[in-house]
Amino acid sequence: MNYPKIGIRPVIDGRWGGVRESLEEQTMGMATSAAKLIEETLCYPDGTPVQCVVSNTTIGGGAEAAACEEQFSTENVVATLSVTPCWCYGMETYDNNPKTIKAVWGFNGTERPGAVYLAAVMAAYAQKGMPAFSIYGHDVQDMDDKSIPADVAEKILRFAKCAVSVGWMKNKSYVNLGGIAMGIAGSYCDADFFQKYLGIRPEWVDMTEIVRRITLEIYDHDEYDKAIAWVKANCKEGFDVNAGKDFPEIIKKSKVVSPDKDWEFITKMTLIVRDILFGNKKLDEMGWHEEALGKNAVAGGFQGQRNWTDWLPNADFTEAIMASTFDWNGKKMPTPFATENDTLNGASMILGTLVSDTAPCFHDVRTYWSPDACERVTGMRPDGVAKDGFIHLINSGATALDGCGASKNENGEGCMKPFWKMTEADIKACIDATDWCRANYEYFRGGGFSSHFRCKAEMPVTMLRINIVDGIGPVLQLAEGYTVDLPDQIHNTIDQRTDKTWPTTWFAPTLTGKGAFKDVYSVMANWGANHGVTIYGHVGDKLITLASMLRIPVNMHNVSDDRIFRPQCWAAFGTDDVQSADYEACKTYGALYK
Ligand SMILES: C[C@H](O)[C@@H](O)[C@@H](O)C(=O)CO
Ligand SMILES: [Mn+2]
Repeated sequence: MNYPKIGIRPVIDGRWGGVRESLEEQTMGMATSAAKLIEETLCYPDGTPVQCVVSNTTIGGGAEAAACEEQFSTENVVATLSVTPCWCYGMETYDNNPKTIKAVWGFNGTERPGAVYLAAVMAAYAQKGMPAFSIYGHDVQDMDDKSIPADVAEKILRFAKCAVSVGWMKNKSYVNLGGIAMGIAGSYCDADFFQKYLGIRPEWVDMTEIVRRITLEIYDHDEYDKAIAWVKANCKEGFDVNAGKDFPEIIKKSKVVSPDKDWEFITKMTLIVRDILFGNKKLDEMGWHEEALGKNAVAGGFQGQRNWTDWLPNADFTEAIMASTFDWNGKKMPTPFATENDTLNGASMILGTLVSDTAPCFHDVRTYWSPDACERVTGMRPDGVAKDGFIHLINSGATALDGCGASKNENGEGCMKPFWKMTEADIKACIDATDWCRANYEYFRGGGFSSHFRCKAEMPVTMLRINIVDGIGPVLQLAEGYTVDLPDQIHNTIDQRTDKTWPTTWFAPTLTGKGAFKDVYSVMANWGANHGVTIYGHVGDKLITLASMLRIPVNMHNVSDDRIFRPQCWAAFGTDDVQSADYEACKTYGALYK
């Protein structure tokens, strides 16, 4: 795979005869240390360390800038980081490629005017309509100080992580299995949004393709044997909400797969969905050459409700295991995979996973519980992070099993990890924390199973959602906060009132006392759709940086100003009202792939 790379451009004062020679070592040294920092710290979603390409020479003028561009042109360089300790010639040395995402690190030292070039080249980028990120250390460094200060490192890493995230999505597909689910607006896949903002090719595959492949046995039979054995050993059956119910005739006659065959059907469906998205060489050996290719997917979604689930076993297992960091083969890269074909939640899953390296959890933003209502209904008042109220996040299907919070970090606290850090104990803990309840026949006439867990950890998480607003286009909202390990008395009482066969997460957004974060009620009241996605960590700052690269304005967030890092020219759109400036800048520059 030609991974999306960061091109490092050491820029220098082109004057030979003393100036340039005196700067060559320091300038190239900044480039190689920036590359080392990135390559040693960051990974792609598949766990491979992020790759950099350093210019063969320092860049003192247009000829060397062109040579560097030529060198980068075959390396899938999606972003460039120019670095310099000195004055250089802005328009002669800047990255003139309109397609790359740009940043410049100007050394904060005073022996040579590195910051002056930084400002000059920012002006150049602004004048030429190519937004660039400005990186300048807070404290002066001595000329012989080869270290990268923490604040500079943080910005370099944030820039690089978000830029390779953009590159990771480029030219990949989003595969819609089926069509619109229950009139959910996000299910109406907006092809222009995916193509122009994310560089993603949306594709559609009818759900009958799954039936065709099951019927014609187009899947890896050896893998199936392994998967079904794992399912039988690890997917313990949970509460059967259908037990004892006398369902009306239309329900009884709608289930065409015998309940004792559900897991076999579901396991085959899971293999087939994965093959549709990513292909499978084994199918080539079986003579199914086109099916073997897959769709070069980065993500996908499944309609499920209602046409499929009205007669066939549901895909909650498929959706959950795709989104998780493990399956029957052990730890693996999570795949953002939306239930109800909510493509905007699917896109949110992509962005969330890309910036956090953790599995995406798909939720209905279901109920706001005020402290008073909680006390009235459960007899207990919430405290701790939930003292101001909490939001019930729950949806059948596509919640990564990691969302149970059973994985443990080095302090023994519940967390969600990058898949490459998952241990056997973490995987077992997530499996043990989840049971599989027979799908509620009232909702899912075709039966199947739903993943069921209670998130019993207090974890830092970020909830996000991309919405499309007519007249504006895509907007991003996000809320940093915590999952809540509610007392049994509260959890059990509420759980019994809701869909107790689905995965539950209690969420307490961090309040700021202002606007949408005035109180927990306002967070829910301002949420733009029925769905949201949570990923591990307070990564709202990374999402804001990524959104600015994609030119998606952020309409709601609770990230402090000092953590916001956008292209420097956003300031030209206003520094008093930063949110309006973001909207104006995104509108002015337009979609990344317009
Ligand atoms: C009740 C519906 O069938 C569920 O799909 C509903 O809870 C939703 O998830 C709607 O987003
Ligand atoms: Mn839903």
